[in-house]
Amino acid sequence: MSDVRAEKAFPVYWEQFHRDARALAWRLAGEARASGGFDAIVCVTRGGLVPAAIVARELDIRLIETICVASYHDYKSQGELAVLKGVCDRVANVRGGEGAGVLIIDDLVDTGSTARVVRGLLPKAHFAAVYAKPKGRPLVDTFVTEVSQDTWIYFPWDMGLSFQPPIREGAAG
Ligand SMILES: O=P(O)(O)OC[C@H]1O[C@H](OP(=O)(O)OP(=O)(O)O)[C@H](O)[C@@H]1O
Ligand code: HPA
Ligand SMILES: [Mg+2]
Repeated sequence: MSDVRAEKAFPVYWEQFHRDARALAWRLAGEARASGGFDAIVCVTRGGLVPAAIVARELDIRLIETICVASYHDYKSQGELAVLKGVCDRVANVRGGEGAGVLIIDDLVDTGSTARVVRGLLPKAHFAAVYAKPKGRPLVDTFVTEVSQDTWIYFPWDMGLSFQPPIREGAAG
């Protein structure tokens, strides 16, 4: 297991995530015009499910598949990567296979390990993520925002409202 050691926090609220996923869709619409469009989306579960839903709506893509990958077993700690489910033949064989005409979507690329494995399965696909850290950036074709490697992104589905102590009580510390 490798320890990510992220020190800075980048909390993302639902509204911001929706805006950033829409910004990703705008960029992908430009890519689609240049490359002949996307026939299918493959979302990398579980984090890719939410941006995939938003992008699919914006680009009017109806053929959606999952690739199920798990690696961060404990909070901020990455273990061995396991592909729990690959893509079905219908999607794997779009436009002659190997991912041609397929858009892969994940919420972020961090070390790039997940993207590397998924790209290996669909080498001709276009890989998109909402956020990217420097180590993962070379593995992603389109993204919206880059954060530093020592930043941990807190997604809205992982957070809840909780009491915050007033600043004068030492929270600014
Ligand atoms: O670039 P990497 O270092 O591989 O990290 C990025 C991956 O890690 C997270 O998924 P995770 O395996 O935690 O599963 P989840 O999507 O189910 O939360 C995230 O959603 C990306 O898929
Ligand atoms: O920064 C992150 N945030 C949430 N999940 C993650 N999985 C890898 N890196 C991250
Ligand atoms: Mg994931």
